[in-house]
Amino acid sequence: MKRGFLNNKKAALYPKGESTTTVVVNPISAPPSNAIKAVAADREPAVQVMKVPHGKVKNTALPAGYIPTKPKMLSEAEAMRANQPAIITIPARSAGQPPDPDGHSEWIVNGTTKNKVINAPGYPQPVPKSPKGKSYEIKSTPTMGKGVFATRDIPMGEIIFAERPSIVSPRALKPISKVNPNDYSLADYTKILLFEREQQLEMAASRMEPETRARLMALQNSHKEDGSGPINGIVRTNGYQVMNLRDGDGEFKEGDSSNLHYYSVLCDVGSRINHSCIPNVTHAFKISAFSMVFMASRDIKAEEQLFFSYCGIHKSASDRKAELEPYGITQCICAACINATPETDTLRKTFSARVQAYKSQSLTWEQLPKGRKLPAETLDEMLRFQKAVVKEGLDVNDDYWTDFIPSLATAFRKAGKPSEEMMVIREFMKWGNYMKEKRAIRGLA
Ligand SMILES: C[S@@+](CC[C@H](N)C(=O)[O-])C[C@H]1O[C@@H](n2cnc3c(N)ncnc32)[C@H](O)[C@@H]1O
Repeated sequence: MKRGFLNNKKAALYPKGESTTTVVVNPISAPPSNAIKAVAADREPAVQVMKVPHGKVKNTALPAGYIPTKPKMLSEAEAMRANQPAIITIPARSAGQPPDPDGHSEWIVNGTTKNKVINAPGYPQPVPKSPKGKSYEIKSTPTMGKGVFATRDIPMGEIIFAERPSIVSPRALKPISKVNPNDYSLADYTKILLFEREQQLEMAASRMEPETRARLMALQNSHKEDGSGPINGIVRTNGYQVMNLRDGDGEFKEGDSSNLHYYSVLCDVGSRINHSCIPNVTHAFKISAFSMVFMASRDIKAEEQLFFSYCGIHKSASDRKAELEPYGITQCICAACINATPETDTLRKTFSARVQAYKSQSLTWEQLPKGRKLPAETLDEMLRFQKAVVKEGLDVNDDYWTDFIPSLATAFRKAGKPSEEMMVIREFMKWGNYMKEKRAIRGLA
């Protein structure tokens, strides 16, 4: 990514000081516990940040002795010089100009990260569209509140809808006042950081059009009694963590899940997608359009409900249940949870290791001497695994499943079954195109 935003051509497109609020971050000397970690030096040296706590935070009262202050506002130029996080409207809104037809986001962002977006090739692109027009509707469900439903058959890989988020905020909690973590217990310090995050979010929301704010405030909040604050509760209930929008200079790597550097994206329609451990929707953040793109991760039939997984799907039913509790989901009623057995738990927990094992075995199969066939039991075992994975709904995991399909093609070839190999290759083309599309949206292709 390019550096030197203030000196480049795009800086001129982004008027200095325009609708920008900066919250001053106070450097803190020492962490109160190892739950509070120093972020990479390329973000902000000496600033301590904290992972957003998972689940409920019990202590709801602000600690005695903490005096809330109104965050100070800096101009954008000052913020850039100090490399402080600012609240910006993106794409920029110039006075007297009509709003962007795809809407605007309020983004609590570190200066250098903002540069990554505005310097992205093609920025600001329009929000991508579904190829066949509006393909979803929001309806009430019997047990999950509102939900999003397909209004037509949608093939795997196709864009269902895309939207510009209302608020994008850092995953990590940072102090914005001169609070010293050493003066507080971890629980109290957590409360303060949550309170100060709410202050930032309130500043961001106060810049929105009234209708956008009203839609945001109407979203579900499963963190009402834990002191998260009304907007932060909504962000914690509905926000998507995006992996290609991150602070620091390091490039995004598939599988990197350290969430201190990432951002949480709050959508409007996307926030109405309910959870299932057998999801049919995946998402990718398109940096150049500053938008979240929702795609079918399997073929979806008209009237089917869209589902995203709020928990890790490679986990046992009881571990998934524990991850879902903060969302107020006490019992997931998806088929995987209802029909969970020790065998399905094992399948889920060992899924990625088995896929990887087949992948490395397939390399050795390539070395089989001419005339030697793969033992029939090996192929049968793979086919049993494939059948179990499809039944369990795990064939949606693109990061792993795409690794299995070529291994299976190799197994068929080495077992002397060329027509079955061709069928698998055709399947792989479908998955491969889908992965390519997703990587292109993320700007990685
Ligand atoms: C991101 S919102 C999804 C949209 C939400 N149903 C609404 O009406 O706005 C998340 C909330 O939806 C509900 N929810 C989502 N998936 C659910 C499920 N599988 N079972 C029960 N409730 C669910 C929970 O209340 C959860 O906190």
